[in-house]
Amino acid sequence: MSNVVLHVADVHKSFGGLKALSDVDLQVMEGTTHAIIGPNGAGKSTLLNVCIGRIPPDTGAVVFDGEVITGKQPHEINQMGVVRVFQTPEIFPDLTLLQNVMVPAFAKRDGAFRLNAIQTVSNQHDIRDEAEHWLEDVGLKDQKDMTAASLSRGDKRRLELAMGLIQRPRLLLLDEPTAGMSRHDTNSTIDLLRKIKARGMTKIIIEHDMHVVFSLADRISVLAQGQIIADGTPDEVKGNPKVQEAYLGGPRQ
Ligand SMILES: Nc1ncnc2c1ncn2[C@@H]1O[C@H](COP(=O)(O)OP(=O)(O)OP(=O)(O)O)[C@@H](O)[C@H]1O
Repeated sequence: MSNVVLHVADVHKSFGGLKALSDVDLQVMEGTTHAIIGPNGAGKSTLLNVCIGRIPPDTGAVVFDGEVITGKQPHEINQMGVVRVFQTPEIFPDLTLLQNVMVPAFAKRDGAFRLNAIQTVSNQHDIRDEAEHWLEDVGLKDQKDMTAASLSRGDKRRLELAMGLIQRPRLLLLDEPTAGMSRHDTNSTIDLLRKIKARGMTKIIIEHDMHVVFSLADRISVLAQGQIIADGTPDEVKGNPKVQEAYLGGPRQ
């Protein structure tokens, strides 16, 4: 039987009088791709931010790999192997692709990143070779000496993914990986994420595009108004009338 990598245990979070998360309990099993879906304002980003230590829950706990991580700082959780990519592009536009991918490897090794250290980093062949490997993995090796600003939106996402993968995450959190992409870029992102999935990496994916969700997810949890209203395999969730009412029948299908 596989292990639980992440357990969000009875989490509540309110903003003033608004209950953003209410009694949320979620288990993510090792090696799976677990999608979290739900209509706008359902609480998905809040849940993700609770998992990475950016938002403290009012009550409840987050357990990663058997250790309670509630109360830890985001960088401590990141050092433990929880890596979030996407949503806001967190790349360095003026650096080359290679330098961009080297930055998080340097930060992981040393526990901190200093931008003025990039020249030193560039001379470190072990990290450089590893960065080239991950750029090749996401299909960007040929552009490694271009600056990141010149990339298309889809390629910026690929670059971000390489920046996440070089950290060798135990748990990869993908926040709307195909938001704003063309259908062509969306499909190539699906192919890339399938390739990663084949290696058994555990992933949580937040995504509005149901084509992406049903192409990748092993399990789906559905949030609506801060509560998990359904949890199961894609087929189970698809057939759940509560989900159809709350989300799948809605306008953002
Ligand atoms: N910092 C905050 N202060 C006050 N209210 C907040 C804050 N963050 C989120 N909320 C509210 O909490 C609720 C859940 O928001 P959240 O962003 O988690 O939903 P979401 O499912 O990610 O939505 P979307 O799909 O639109 O990104 C919303 O009503 C939102 O307005």
